[in-house]
Amino acid sequence: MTKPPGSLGVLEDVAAQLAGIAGTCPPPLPEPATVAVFAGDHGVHAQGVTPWPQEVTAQMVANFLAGGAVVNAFAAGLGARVVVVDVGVAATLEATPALLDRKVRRGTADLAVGPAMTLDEACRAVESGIEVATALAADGSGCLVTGDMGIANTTASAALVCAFTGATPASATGRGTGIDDPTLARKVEVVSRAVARVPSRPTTPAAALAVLAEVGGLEHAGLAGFVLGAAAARVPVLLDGAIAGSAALVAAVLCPTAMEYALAGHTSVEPGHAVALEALGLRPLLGLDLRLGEGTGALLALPLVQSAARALRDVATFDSAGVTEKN
Ligand SMILES: O=C(O)c1ccc[n+]([C@@H]2O[C@H](COP(=O)([O-])O)[C@@H](O)[C@H]2O)c1
Ligand SMILES: Cc1cc2nc[nH]c2cc1C
Repeated sequence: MTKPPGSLGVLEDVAAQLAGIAGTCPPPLPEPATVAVFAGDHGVHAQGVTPWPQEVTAQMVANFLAGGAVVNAFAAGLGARVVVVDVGVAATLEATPALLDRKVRRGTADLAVGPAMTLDEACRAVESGIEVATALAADGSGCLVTGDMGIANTTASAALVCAFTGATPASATGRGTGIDDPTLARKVEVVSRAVARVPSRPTTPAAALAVLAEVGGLEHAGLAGFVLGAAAARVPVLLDGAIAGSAALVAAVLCPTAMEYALAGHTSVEPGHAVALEALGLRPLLGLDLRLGEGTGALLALPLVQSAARALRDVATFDSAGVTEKN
């Protein structure tokens, strides 16, 4: 390629990863992209860990389906499609073509006091994620993008990060949508209580699923499956923020090689996200202090991933362009 070796930096690693994923060089362009926004509610909302009412989850899902959220604005500019996967929204949602009804239950139970869900429920949500990724890949999506919506889901995310990495609740728990100091203290306490009930750093699939069921969320389960399904279909999966990062920790134990198909779009300001990415060995492409979720940070990174593939496909060689090599 007509550029000094290494001059595209991290994009060279991305390009090599895409070629490895496809098993061909140059790899196909990672397009069109589809964002799957996994949505669920959380019983831990009852602990006062977020200032937002639970019904905002369903209201934002309606907003996604109407095309009015930030994820829709970003996706439209990139020619990406947005689908919403209801794995556990408490309210009944109005059916539309972009809504995939995979509701396992109407929100999790309160993870502060007991298991968030049963093992069977966690497995069904994981399987929904696998199935959605498989269907989107079969339908021609060249890049699968994670999204999430669930008021209070940063509490479950922090608990998963602590359980899977051994990080302390104080270091992995953040302000989510924006909470004051007393609420943050309560949230750290809730995460501590949840993490105390599960084994630290599970290494077997059975143990990982048990931890997911105990302290996770339905959208985390769906997202873990989504990563596995993308990998099985040999399609790159671009991860968004703290929720996707914590879900990827589960996927990495279920199938370590699946992570070779994952790229981290950005690092969120939620502190557990950087902890998760470090544990996964994933380098985030962007750092923009985002904390929105929905798939927004991953979508912002999508042009970088696509440019990496374009460089491999379209750039002339020194020979073909008649450019003299270095001494
Ligand atoms: O993506 C992130 O890193 C991220 C960080 C903070 C908040 N969020 C979003 O905000 C919601 C959860 O925030 P909270 O404070 O209710 O736990 C949920 O809908 C997430 O999509 C997302
Ligand atoms: C308004 C709003 C939009 C969101 N998008 C993802 N999480 C969200 C949380 C809130 C509160």
